[in-house]
Amino acid sequence: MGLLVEGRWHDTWYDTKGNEGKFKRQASLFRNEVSSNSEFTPDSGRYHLYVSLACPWAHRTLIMRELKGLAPHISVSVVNPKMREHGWTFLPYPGATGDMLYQHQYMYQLYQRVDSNITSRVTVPVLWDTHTQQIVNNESAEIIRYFNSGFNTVTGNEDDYYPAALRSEIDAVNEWVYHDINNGVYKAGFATEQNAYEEAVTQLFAALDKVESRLSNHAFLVGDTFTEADIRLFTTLIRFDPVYHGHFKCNLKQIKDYPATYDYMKRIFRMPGIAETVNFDHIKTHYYYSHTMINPTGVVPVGPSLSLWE
Ligand SMILES: N[C@@H](CCC(=O)N[C@@H](CS)C(=O)NCC(=O)O)C(=O)O
Repeated sequence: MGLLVEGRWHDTWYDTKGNEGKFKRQASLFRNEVSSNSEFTPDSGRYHLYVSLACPWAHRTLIMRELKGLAPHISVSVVNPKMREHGWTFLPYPGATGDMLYQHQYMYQLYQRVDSNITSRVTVPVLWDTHTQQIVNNESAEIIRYFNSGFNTVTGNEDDYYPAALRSEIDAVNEWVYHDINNGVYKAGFATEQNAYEEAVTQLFAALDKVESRLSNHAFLVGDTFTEADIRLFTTLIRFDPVYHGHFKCNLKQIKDYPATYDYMKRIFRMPGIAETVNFDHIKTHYYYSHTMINPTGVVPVGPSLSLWE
């Protein structure tokens, strides 16, 4: 785990000192839009997606790519789930692809390629433009919006996971789901002081209770329509029992203790194209092996049983 400072890689853990032991996520640096009015116009074969199958943020983009029929138009490189002193790497690992475009060894070399003096964390997902050879966007919340509607002229797929009529409700749900659940598990797991951890866990389970009561009355988060809000929640839920419950100490309950939420998670998992985007080996190996500050031995637990998915 590390970051680039003025173009040079430094192997350092997140700094929580001076912030009462709280983890604070940094804003993503590359925020360009893909649209016919932008420098980055929609096109088949022009863009490439760099992901980790372990990462819940990258997972959103893989799901949207599947649902919108973008797989033939946007190719993908998958990093090695083991992330230590060099950050994300392209070293061989089952299910990883290597860097399909440049054969880099390390993900940070891709960021250096854009700017040899860059100061940035080196995160996935990255949407890469092969024409201008630069990062278009590395913020998953934005990438999924461009995948949702920016490429309709290329794919002919008009399915809409952010429909105009539901936008304000989707935005409202995304807001608390992001702070209390998606990022909430990280706030609990990366906290370095007791109070910071307890605050995050309390907020997290209050939000999961809220999800459970919503899903007891409706099929999806925003009424009965499957939207991006569900995609964004799903990628955290699917990692919860295998990783966040143990590794991030989010252990008041498991998702399987929430009947409506558990049923909802399984329903989404079984939608066409979704199961293929879930790789439990990458998920468990990444978190337990990479976060040596939380799990110094790097030993990956055998359980829980995932027989449910077979
Ligand atoms: N805001 C970003 C966050 C992406 C992110 O934090 N990805 C993690 C993997 S789950 C990462 O690459 N972390 C490496 C680091 O922080 O150095 C997004 O949603 O796209």
